[in-house]
Amino acid sequence: MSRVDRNVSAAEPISAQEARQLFAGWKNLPALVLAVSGGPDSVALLWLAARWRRSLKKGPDLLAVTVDHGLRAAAAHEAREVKRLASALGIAHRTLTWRGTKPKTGVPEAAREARYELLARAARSASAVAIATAHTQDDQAETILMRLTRGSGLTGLAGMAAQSERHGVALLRPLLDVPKARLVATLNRAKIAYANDPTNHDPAYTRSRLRAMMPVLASEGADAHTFARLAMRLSRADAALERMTDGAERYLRLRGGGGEGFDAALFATLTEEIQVRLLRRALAAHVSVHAPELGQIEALLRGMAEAEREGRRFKRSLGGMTVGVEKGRLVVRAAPPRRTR
Ligand SMILES: Nc1ncnc2c1ncn2[C@@H]1O[C@H](COP(=O)(O)OP(=O)(O)OP(=O)(O)O)[C@@H](O)[C@H]1O
Repeated sequence: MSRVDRNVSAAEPISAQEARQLFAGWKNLPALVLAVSGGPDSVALLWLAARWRRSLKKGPDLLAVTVDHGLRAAAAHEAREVKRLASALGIAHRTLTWRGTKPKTGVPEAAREARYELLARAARSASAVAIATAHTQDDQAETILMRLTRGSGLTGLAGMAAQSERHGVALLRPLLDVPKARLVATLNRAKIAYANDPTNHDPAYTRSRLRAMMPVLASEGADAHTFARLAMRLSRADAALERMTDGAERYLRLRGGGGEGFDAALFATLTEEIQVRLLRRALAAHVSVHAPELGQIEALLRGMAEAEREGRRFKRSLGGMTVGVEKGRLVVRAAPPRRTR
């Protein structure tokens, strides 16, 4: 996907020409869901996408979807405002409600998970193969900062991808290189109103606290653009390592003989980073709920090396899986169901 020209002043509205570049990959899609919360970024996405679509004879059917998480009283009103704007712009709109039980802690994570599931369901029922969100360069910077504070590895520090997949539907982030200020400028120029979510500034949330630190970091040179550049470089390195992992997988299959799992002695000759990635892949092929954390995979590998040094058998369970060395082979398989009395 093409990038927005960075020489344009930070608060310049997005031109029709730039939007054509940003949405170029959408032209041949049959239908597309736009995830619109009612905040400035996604309202700008809606407005820009509608202007772009009007300029084409043929293009995707656009469906704007707003998820009401049932967490704020103002959300229903905001969803109605998005519907009103979408209808004025000639775009179909649906509001979906999160009806599941709300957890006591980790509400933002649970809301996000529910939101993506609802968006994917809306996409499938509209025969859309993709969902577009309005994540900006500022969101990318906050995500990386958040992952830094958690000690993420290279894959996490590579930030959000412009294209990925959720629940079997493509997830597109066309505005990932666009500063939020330019989206706000776009709406101001077009005289389009938008909602302000007060939870964005609520210090009870980690993301809000980190967001408040951004101006200080920017004054030291670590602005959103710097974070985006870091993300680009790390995602390049990550892609290279993934390619090497493909090679290592082929090598283990060719040299390590057939059968279940990998030859444990050959596996031990690989670099730790590649071992981590191979194990992550093997686990991801089975783990249905949450992918194991990097630290858990690292601990598993340490345990395996220790068992090997001490000549012990090795078997551990992780996320409903067992990882063990059996007859010289490293095997990952689903843990047997727990016996109930
Ligand atoms: N209630 C919503 N309804 C529809 N789309 C939404 C909603 N909330 C967020 N989105 C979409 O997701 C994008 C990111 O929003 P936000 O930064 O608030 O998400 P988040 O909770 O931080 O999680 P993540 O960034 O992982 O999606 C928005 O630009 C918008 O496209």
